[in-house]
Amino acid sequence: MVRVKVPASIANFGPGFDCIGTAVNLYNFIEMEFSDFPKIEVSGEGQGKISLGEDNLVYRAASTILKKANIEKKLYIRLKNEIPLARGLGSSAACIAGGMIAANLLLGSPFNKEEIINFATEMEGHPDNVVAAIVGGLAISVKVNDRVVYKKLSMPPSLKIVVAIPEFELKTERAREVIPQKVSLKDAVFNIGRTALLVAGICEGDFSLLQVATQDVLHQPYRKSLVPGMEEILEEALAMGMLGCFLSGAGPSVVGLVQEGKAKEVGEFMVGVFEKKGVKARYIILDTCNEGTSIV
Ligand SMILES: Nc1ncnc2c1ncn2[C@@H]1O[C@H](COP(=O)(O)OP(=O)(O)OP(=O)(O)O)[C@@H](O)[C@H]1O
Ligand SMILES: N[C@@H](CCO)C(=O)O
Repeated sequence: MVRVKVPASIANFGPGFDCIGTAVNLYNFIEMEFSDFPKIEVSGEGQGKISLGEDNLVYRAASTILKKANIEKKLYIRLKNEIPLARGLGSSAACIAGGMIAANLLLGSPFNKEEIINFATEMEGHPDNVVAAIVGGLAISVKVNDRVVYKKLSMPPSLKIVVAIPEFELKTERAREVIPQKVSLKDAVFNIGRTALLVAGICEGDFSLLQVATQDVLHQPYRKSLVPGMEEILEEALAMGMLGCFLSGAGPSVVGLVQEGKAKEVGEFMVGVFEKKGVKARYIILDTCNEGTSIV
């Protein structure tokens, strides 16, 4: 039997659409063993909603590894989930990364980390969440044909991440439908420059860059219609003392980067804006986590 702990992740970190994600200290726990028949148990987030059949995302991710290793066996999987579903916190990436890593361990690790990253990216469709979930830290990833080239940066520990989580779900599939396939040169330059600034700011611990370096025009303007309140939060972020503010993954959660001491006030502000728009929400205060998926 194997047991792994896989972190939530915040993708589209500022201007890094589909390329930059950070792991955070909120986790799903996956226990896996071989069984005579498929069996899944769920507790925590998604209990009563998540499929208990072979179409379950963790089961499918694990089966992909078994198939690639030419093993035909059934699995008994127990899930203890802290990551809310379809809120922009990388729940699907955690299932894919955790399911694949657990299955690989169960088989005696026939695949290395790079291969798992490539398989997980293929299943998720983009690397930003899965790479952060697997390696931890701030993960910068690009796809080069069928493989992923990535670099992990350590995040400054003093940076607090406040996440305002609306009660409603927004599936990534739906949130991708609203983004245009073509962008202007002006918008490309906007995000390229800010992405470079973001990486420099994180590497040198220069938080004064983050306000500009977390801006985006590639996905947020199109997704604002799906997330009532997001635009108002972004507009007030600087006045509220946030170092940076952006949509978490594909939404609907919104992230505020703050120095310790500001987190509660910023969380209450963001929840208040959502509530004024008639959206029930809560907030949590997270730390970045420099460790990715680990064996427990
Ligand atoms: N613990 C889980 N067990 C099984 N399936 C899950 C689990 N968590 C998420 N899923 C599946 O993943 C879907 C959510 O994935 P989706 O990509 O839409 O959102 P997300 O990964 O939470 O957000 P984002 O990609 O924006 O960070 C759920 O609807 C469900 O099908
Ligand atoms: N980069 C992805 C993250 C969510 O999976 C998106 O914005 O669609």
